[in-house]
Amino acid sequence: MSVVTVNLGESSYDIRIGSGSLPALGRSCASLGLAGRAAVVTNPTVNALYGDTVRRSLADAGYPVTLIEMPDGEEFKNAATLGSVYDALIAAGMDRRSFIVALGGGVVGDLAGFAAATFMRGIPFVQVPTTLLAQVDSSVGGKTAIDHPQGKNLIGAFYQPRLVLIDVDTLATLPQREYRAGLAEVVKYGAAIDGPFFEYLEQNVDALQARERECLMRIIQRCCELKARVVELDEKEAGPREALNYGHTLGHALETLAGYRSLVHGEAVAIGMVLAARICVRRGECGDDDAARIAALLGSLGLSVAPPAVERTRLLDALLKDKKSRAGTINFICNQGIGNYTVAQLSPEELLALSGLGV
Ligand SMILES: NC(=O)c1ccc[n+]([C@@H]2O[C@H](COP(=O)([O-])OP(=O)(O)OC[C@H]3O[C@@H](n4cnc5c(N)ncnc54)[C@H](O)[C@@H]3O)[C@@H](O)[C@H]2O)c1
Ligand SMILES: O=C(O)C(=O)C[C@@H](O)[C@H](O)[C@H](O)COP(=O)(O)O
Ligand SMILES: [Zn+2]
Repeated sequence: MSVVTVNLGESSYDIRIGSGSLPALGRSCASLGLAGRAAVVTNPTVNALYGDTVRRSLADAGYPVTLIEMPDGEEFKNAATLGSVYDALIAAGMDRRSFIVALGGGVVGDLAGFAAATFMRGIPFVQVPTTLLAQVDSSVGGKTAIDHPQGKNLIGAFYQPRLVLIDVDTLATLPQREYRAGLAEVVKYGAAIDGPFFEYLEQNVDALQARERECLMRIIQRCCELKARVVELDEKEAGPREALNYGHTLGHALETLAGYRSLVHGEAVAIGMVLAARICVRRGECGDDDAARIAALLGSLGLSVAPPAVERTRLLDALLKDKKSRAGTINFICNQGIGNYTVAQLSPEELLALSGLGV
């Protein structure tokens, strides 16, 4: 078991990374002083795999437990699902002393976290991430949100969990497509902020593809450390945290235009990173060789980096709604070579012209 602490004063918390650690959840919650009822928010897929273990662990620690299922899929990370989670929390008799456990991938984590941030003006929550993407990224840092038909994560709150409990063994059941999508966010850390980590990934493609436990523990720990340090510097994304949005400006626009269905988040980010690198080459900030390395690593991990055909006017509209857009200008995350992010102020039109995207 290794522990990474996110140091945020009174909102500090631990990320516990281990193998076979799910049964320790109840004891961990008790050691934090969490009291009252526990509501486990999950989806049918994850519930079938890990719901019993989590429920038993919480019950053994003395918590009355309610299980709340939301439908599986990004298209359900929305206001309607959030409403049904509030209904279930009220029906279960949850009060201000109660807490939420988010058991699942980033979709469950983002929505359950936002429910925790807003229910009775905020109750504690614990992240139990079960996808690679959620273990390396979404469970850490306190960005909680739901999507709007017009844009990703447009409604949300910064709200930190009290604990992140990662059991790497849960990755054994993760479908290959979702595993690969998680690797895209892993590559993001290397490409945007940690060049040596990027080299480590290049040198360990086979171990990554084989999901070797030692390699998984290492990448999860490194990503959590990197994210923790960025979030400690800039919890509410006034500056350096924007680096974690590398590949996301165009990625989010593509996800939105696909109706949150055909592209999963990590796949959209992979395409967004390759486009970002291309834009940086055209701006003279990044060498052709570095852009080629990013595309090659993603490709060797099995990610498709070919952008879909999208209508130019719809794309421009989606880009204007990006959260990093101010009065028609976007703070676009570029890289000056691998591991060194920069920020460029670009209009949506410039972005499209430089990326070659839009028909
Ligand atoms: N808050 C943040 O900082 C942050 C960071 C990155 C991404 N996100 C968000 O995360 C979401 C994507 O998360 P995701 O990639 O985890 O997708 P997801 O939550 O949809 O999970 C992917 C699929 O895997 C299934 N699954 C989960 N765990 C499993 C397991 N152990 N075994 C078998 N199946 C399992 C899920 O049921 C789902 O079908 C997006 O909404 C994205 O915007 C948020
Ligand atoms: O934690 C962050 O900060 C990130 O940007 C992580 C991203 O991987 C993640 O997809 C995040 O939800 C995007 O944030 P948003 O503010 O652009 O919605
Ligand atoms: Zn992301």
